[in-house]
Amino acid sequence: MASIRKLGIPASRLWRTNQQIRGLASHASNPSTSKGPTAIVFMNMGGPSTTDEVGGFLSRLFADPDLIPLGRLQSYIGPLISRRRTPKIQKQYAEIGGGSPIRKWSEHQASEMCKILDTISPDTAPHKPYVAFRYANPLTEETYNKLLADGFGDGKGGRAVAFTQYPQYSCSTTGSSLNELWKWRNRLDKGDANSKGAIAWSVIDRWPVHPGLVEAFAANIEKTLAEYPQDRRDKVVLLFSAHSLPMSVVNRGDPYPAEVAATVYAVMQRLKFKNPYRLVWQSQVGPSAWLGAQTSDTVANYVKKGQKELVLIPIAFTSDHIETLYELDQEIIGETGLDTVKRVESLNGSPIFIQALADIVKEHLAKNISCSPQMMLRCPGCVSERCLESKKFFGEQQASL
Ligand SMILES: C=CC1=C(C)c2cc3[nH]c(cc4nc(cc5[nH]c(cc1n2)c(C)c5CCC(=O)O)C(CCC(=O)O)=C4C)c(C)c3C=C
Ligand code: FES
Ligand SMILES: [Fe+2]
Repeated sequence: MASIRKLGIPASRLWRTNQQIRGLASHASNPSTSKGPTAIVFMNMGGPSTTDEVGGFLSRLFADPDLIPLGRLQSYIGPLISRRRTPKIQKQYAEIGGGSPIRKWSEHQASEMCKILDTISPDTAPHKPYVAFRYANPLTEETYNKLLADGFGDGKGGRAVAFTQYPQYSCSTTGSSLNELWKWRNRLDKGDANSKGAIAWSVIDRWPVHPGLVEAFAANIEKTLAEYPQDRRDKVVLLFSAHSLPMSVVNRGDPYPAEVAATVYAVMQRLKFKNPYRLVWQSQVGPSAWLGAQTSDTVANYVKKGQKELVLIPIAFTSDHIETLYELDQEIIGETGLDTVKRVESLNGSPIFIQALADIVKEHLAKNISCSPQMMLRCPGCVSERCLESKKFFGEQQASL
């Protein structure tokens, strides 16, 4: 080690070189120039894969102060509400085939994306896919342990990208996932004896108007519009539907509503504004005020007014989940009884989308930044120490990249 120090070569750099020799021999890129391996960690809320996992999923969700702040009573009220909601939500998951497909889709998207990245970004190859969920398996703690077991961090350094799978940033979604990642980094990844050699993290914190994302949405919308007779096609109303936010979160200054609107506008630009459209909000929970208009009311009102050709587009989530398969398909669309009310397929395995994911990561790695400047600005109404500390942490990662 002393001779290494004399040479002025950081241990993390040497580890990378070892990894390159061991891991890249079969890779098409030139191993001697690669900065890899690079871990790409998909961050999302997750969902229960089976109905047995619903209880645990809800209990973690209602215990999350970044999503549902219940103050000092969180550890008491959270479990009560989640236990009460479990049978109802279990029934909904049973109706959509027994569980959420989010794990299957996330693992598929991440591994396919890494294959593309190995080709288009040889400098940072090999790219290793990981999934870290906030409320369901694989949880962030489990994934962090897997990263350590795979040779990242824990004194050995290495680079990982936390890639949020929410295209639009909300402190209740991406913010919560990052606070959780920062928590496990502090608990699990202490570096070497000199506190060096922990994973160097960077964050892809939002991508609401990435051209690849816009193209993937637009292509799916065009596919659904093609199902209508040609002379009716331009009369179809497009309803972009996103998960709503409590007004308390909106008024705190959360960036999500503006970023969802930006996605919608970019998609409409790509579609040349051929159809009338609205952005509407779904899935509100509990008695407080939430951002509207609500998707369910909107569909019912338009149908009542004679507008029976409607296409619903889930715009703030990239794979199927209970809110597309149950709430949109079975409740909202099902209740109209009309085959002229349709839903656009979720991005799921769309090759255009997976290519977009790879392009987003490639662009991020080439910029060599720790996160977007926007991520460092806290909400005007934020009083959370977690936000303060985790943003500081991710901002300071720049030095170790
Ligand atoms: C971008 C998407 C989402 C935002 C923003 C969001 C904010 C948000 N959600 C709750 C409360 C609940 N959400 C629940 C489920 C759920 N939420 C999203 C997405 C967003 N939530 C999804 C995709 C899902 C379903 C997961 C699946 O696998 O299908 C639930 C649990 C279900 C229920 O009990 O009804 C709750 C509760 C709040 C309070 C909030 C903003 C602060
Ligand atoms: S709540 Fe938005 S930064 Fe803390
Ligand atoms: Fe939610």
